[in-house]
Amino acid sequence: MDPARENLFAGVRGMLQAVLPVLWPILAFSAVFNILLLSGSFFMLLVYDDVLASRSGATLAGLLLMVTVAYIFQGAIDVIRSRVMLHTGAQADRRLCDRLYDVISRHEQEVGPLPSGAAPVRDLDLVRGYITGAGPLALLDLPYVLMFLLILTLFHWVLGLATLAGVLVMIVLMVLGDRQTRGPALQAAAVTAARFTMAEDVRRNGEVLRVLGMGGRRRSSWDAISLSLISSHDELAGAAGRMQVIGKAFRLFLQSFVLAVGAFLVIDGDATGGVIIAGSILSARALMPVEQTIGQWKPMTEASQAWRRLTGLLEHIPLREAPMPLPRPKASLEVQGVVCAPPGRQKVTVANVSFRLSAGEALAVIGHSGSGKSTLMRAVTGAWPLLRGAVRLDGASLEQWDPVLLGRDIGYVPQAIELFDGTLAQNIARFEAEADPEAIIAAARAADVHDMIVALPGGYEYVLGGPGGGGLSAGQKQRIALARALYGNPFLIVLDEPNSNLDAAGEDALVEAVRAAKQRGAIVVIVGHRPTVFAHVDHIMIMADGQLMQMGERTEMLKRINFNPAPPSPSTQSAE
Ligand SMILES: Nc1ncnc2c1ncn2[C@@H]1O[C@H](COP(=O)(O)OP(=O)(O)OP(=O)(O)O)[C@@H](O)[C@H]1O
Repeated sequence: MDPARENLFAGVRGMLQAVLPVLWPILAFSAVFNILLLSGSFFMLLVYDDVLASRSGATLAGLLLMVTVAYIFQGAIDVIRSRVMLHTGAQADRRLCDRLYDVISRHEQEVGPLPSGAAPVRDLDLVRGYITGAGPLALLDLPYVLMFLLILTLFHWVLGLATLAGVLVMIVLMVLGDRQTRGPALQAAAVTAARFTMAEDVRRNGEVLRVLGMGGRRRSSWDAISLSLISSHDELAGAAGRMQVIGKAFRLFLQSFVLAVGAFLVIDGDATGGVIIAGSILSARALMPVEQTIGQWKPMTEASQAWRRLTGLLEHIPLREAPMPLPRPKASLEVQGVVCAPPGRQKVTVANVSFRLSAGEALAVIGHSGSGKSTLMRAVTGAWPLLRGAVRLDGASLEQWDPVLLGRDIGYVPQAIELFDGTLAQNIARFEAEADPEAIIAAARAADVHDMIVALPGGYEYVLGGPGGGGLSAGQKQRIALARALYGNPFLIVLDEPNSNLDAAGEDALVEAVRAAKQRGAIVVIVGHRPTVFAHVDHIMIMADGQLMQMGERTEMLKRINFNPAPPSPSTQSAE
């Protein structure tokens, strides 16, 4: 089968699986709904053939009452069906959005950069929109075309045949519609994703674009993408709209055509006047689900492609079962023959690095830019997957630990710091639901940031980001990130250039934090280009080209690199 069509079928099949939990009630409602749809044509048949012949007002009143009740039921069932689908769509969204959160948060680390975090969310919106719209109901109504055809054939086989011919023409229109919309739908999805990615890029780099006068140049690419988006959506909407209009016009024509066929039958004495009207209405009913399916072709194609993209994304990042909890680490960190590359890349950026640290020891990692220090820190914390080797805490490799539980025992200040929208207290406490205020203050004091926090409006409740939220300087962010890393006294503390934006007071606080962490038995690994990182460390490692070039005891290594430590600042004198 044509892969694009296979994709469409697989997408629709997958989306309809979301309806499975409510399949039986929906099928039952659809059956009753479609049977009630017959009431209008039977009413016509009886009025024309019986009431007019018998001239009975009482029969007419009785029939009118019955058809009114049938219409009320039909309307009520339609509303119930739609509400059930709305609920089903919401359930599918809830199930998928939990997984999507997991996937978006893990994608960059495990598979590689995700071009846009917003695109999968939009895909989910498309899928939910389709499930809760008229699309699945139109598909569920399709089998009832056969029921209408059968009843028409019972009226007269010529009527059945004429309507069947009409249904076949509509199916041909549907196939043509699919052919015409498939390409534009794929193109529209690709350009929409590209525009999302570009919008995020422009948002992130707005400052640089403006200051360096690059805004206009990026804007021309933005305009080009937007134009291409409009033209592909135009093409898609045009093709789908054409099919819809042709389908509708054809249905109206067929209604008249069947009426004419019925009239011929009446002229030949093969049918009654009621059959003409009832047949005409029934033929229109028979074509309605086909017409609705054609009308839903664009949302169905878009949603089915969105579903395939979503499931592809989810398959890349399988659900992770939490391993059995282990006792909290307290003895050692072992890095054994670690080989690591940025996720999704082939180029190895840390090759065969091994070392071991015991509780209470600290290691400084130095090296030129691009030598692999940050990659090693990501490997040590489990942020990036290893190609080979193992990182072990108390003998157990990182995969053996439940990442959520292990998070309590790891403190990490990444090179590029991002704080989350929320209060300073929430950020320091890693958004723990019932964080202990004393632990938050202890972490803030350990990073010597308590005084800075209480001097801000609202203190620990100072809100970052969001509407009306405040901001922080790069140095302040770095100190809050240090407090977050120290929160809960983790066993392994990894600090990737934690002092790049710190002033002298901040550096003193950092040095003191390393000393205190060691004293309570933590392991500290610190990367940096500034001499402060050497204070209190026991070992120094030099990296170059992703390799561990040298590693040794602090004093000896300082001699080897010809480094004369500056006299310690008053606050750190007691440490050495
Ligand atoms: N996200 C990434 N995608 C692709 N390549 C990357 C990524 N991050 C790092 N690299 C590459 O990995 C190599 C090591 O980079 P890494 O950031 O580990 O170096 P570093 O020693 O920490 O440098 P610096 O001191 O400048 O921070 C570099 O060649 C870099 O180009």
